[in-house]
Amino acid sequence: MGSLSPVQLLAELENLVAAPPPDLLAETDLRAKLYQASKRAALALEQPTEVAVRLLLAHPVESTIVNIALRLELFSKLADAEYPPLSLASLVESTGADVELLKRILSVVAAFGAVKVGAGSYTHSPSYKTLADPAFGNANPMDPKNTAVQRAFGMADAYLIGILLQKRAAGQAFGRLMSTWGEVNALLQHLYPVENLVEGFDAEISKVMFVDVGSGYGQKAIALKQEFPELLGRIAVQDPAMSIEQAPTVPGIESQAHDFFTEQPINHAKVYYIRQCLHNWPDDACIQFLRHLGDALKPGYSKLLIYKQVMPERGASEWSPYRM
Ligand SMILES: C[S@@+](CC[C@H](N)C(=O)[O-])C[C@H]1O[C@@H](n2cnc3c(N)ncnc32)[C@H](O)[C@@H]1O
Repeated sequence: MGSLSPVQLLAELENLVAAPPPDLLAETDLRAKLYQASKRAALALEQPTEVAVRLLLAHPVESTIVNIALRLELFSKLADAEYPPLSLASLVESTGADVELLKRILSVVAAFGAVKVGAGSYTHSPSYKTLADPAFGNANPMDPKNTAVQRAFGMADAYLIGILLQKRAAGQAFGRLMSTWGEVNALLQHLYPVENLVEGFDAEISKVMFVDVGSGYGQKAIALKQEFPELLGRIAVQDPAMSIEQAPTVPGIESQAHDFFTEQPINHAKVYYIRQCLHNWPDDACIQFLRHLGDALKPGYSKLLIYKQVMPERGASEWSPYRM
């Protein structure tokens, strides 16, 4: 336990909780490390019953209550009126909710730190400010540079991927997630007769067989090459520069920095593959980057293969949104 006894450590932690130093709360590495360490410490101390309660009760209740609070616009109302704090009566009036129900909701959201409770009054908790943003509420986000993500990171005028890549650790975590999560899920070679591509390949037209556009670290093209070593021709994987530079070096796979909103640098390849990219963009942006791919195709020879999961309106499973 080092130089602090558990009792002293507890006192230090309680001081931190009561008044976190503002310079620590600013986006620093130390804050991120402390946050992660405190979560690991909680896991190290957790007892089996607490695990069951956390997973089976606390998480579902928390997300349900947050959803109810969002529907009542509780977070934005509290944030708007940060000072003076709002009374229960004024919240009843502005939300139209039943007083007893509202009291119960507020006590639960207060329990997990989303609002602060004074003497009969409530203020919002700064760490929940993203949920107070109207962009998080009812509006259907259509502008990819104006979503809850830009507000959460305080970075206007940047796309999600630009934000992630500027936050190096977040960008790397995203890249790792993409290259591990769903590693064996929905691979092209299990969905499409890849043998036809091998047969149809003509090196006279282009030496490039396969271009994986928006490839992440190239994980899916690598899996294809591993399973089909006989795949003739060059294989290129393309992602923005700061991402593709993290891609592993794999014989037979060429990494290329490319922004798919610009002209496709490889023309007349046999296959252009774009996997799990369209969902991040509104239709007009998808049309823009698909046009660039359309321009690169050789009519009658090249193929554009798009992989995208489509959520059925009815009958979606709880895994449907996550099948990467
Ligand atoms: C959800 S990941 C899918 C990765 C990979 N295709 C897969 O299925 O595992 C979306 C990818 O789009 C890439 N991306 C986002 N904006 C891009 C852009 N303007 N140009 C090229 N790639 C982009 C991201 O870097 C990321 O690798």
